Amino acid sequence: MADLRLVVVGAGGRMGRALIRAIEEADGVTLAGALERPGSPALGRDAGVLAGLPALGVPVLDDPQAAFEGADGVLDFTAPESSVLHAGLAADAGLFHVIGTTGLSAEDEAALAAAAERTVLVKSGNMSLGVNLLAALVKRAAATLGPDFDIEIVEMHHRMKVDAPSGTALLLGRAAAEGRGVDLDERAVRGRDGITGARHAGDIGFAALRGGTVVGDHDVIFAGTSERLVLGHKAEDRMIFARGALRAAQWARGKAPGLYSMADVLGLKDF
Ligand SMILES: NC(=O)C1=CN([C@@H]2O[C@H](COP(=O)(O)OP(=O)(O)OC[C@H]3O[C@@H](n4cnc5c(N)ncnc54)[C@H](OP(=O)(O)O)[C@@H]3O)[C@@H](O)[C@H]2O)C=CC1
Ligand SMILES: O=C(O)C1=N[C@H](C(=O)O)C[C@H](O)C1
Repeated sequence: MADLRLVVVGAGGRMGRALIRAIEEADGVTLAGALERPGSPALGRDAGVLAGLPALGVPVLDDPQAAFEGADGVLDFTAPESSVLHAGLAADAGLFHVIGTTGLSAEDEAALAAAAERTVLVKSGNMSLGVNLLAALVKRAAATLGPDFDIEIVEMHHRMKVDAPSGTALLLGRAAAEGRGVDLDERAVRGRDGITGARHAGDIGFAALRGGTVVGDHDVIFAGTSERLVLGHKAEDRMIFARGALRAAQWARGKAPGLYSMADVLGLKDF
């Protein structure tokens, strides 16, 4: 089978550079294009050099149509407005789209769902195997422990992260809510300050810490009477997310249009 030809959007970003390195270290995939926004200092640079590798002969462009030429799919860990824009363009061009971007609003999610009617779109707040298995375990623990155990989700990320709670924390919150058979939007408490009153039964709480170079730590705490269960994950290198995105890209080839998650890719839907 021919190599999958992939375009990296946000090629100069932390994840963009990890994705380029992951493509170069993997078999069966080739970097076909690299995109950055107009005005980016990365424009015109060789994508390999940008990622700390030898030159790959792929210049960073700001024209999606030129970058998408001859490609099979798009890897996109950028920003909400960028992922919405590129989802429409990828669908127009008949390319599958793997999105890791977090901080999406309800309107952004609706726009991505509309694009997924026309192409294969795989989206997850965390592309690592460990976190997606953790989500399945959290769902099971929430169902087993029941509402007598209070659920709190604590995350920590590097000082440059711009959204909170993290996409992963929300993914884990949704898994917990699903396990309990409730709607996360009705139960989420996204930060506390001042005289908050006692905790409401059934709340799912979130706390976000930011600092240093932490790649991504998540703990889901089930706090009961006289006992606590803590399920957690620590990311030590962004390459785990990049390799997960490549796994999603390889899975996406030939699938029917639709909105898919890493649980689909990893076969964890019925775990
Ligand atoms: N799902 C997962 O597994 C993971 C998800 N993430 C998420 O991925 C996203 C990116 O994270 P990270 O790499 O750390 O962030 P960075 O800010 O380092 O990288 C984002 C890159 O996207 C570029 N960009 C923004 N808008 C556009 C556009 N319209 N066209 C082309 N490029 C654009 C930025 O350019 P500029 O700097 O000029 O704005 C930047 O180079 C975040 O939402 C993060 O939460 C991160 C890790 C794992
Ligand atoms: O911005 C990051 O860095 C990360 N973002 C994702 C998130 O919001 O959960 C995934 C990972 O935790 C790193």
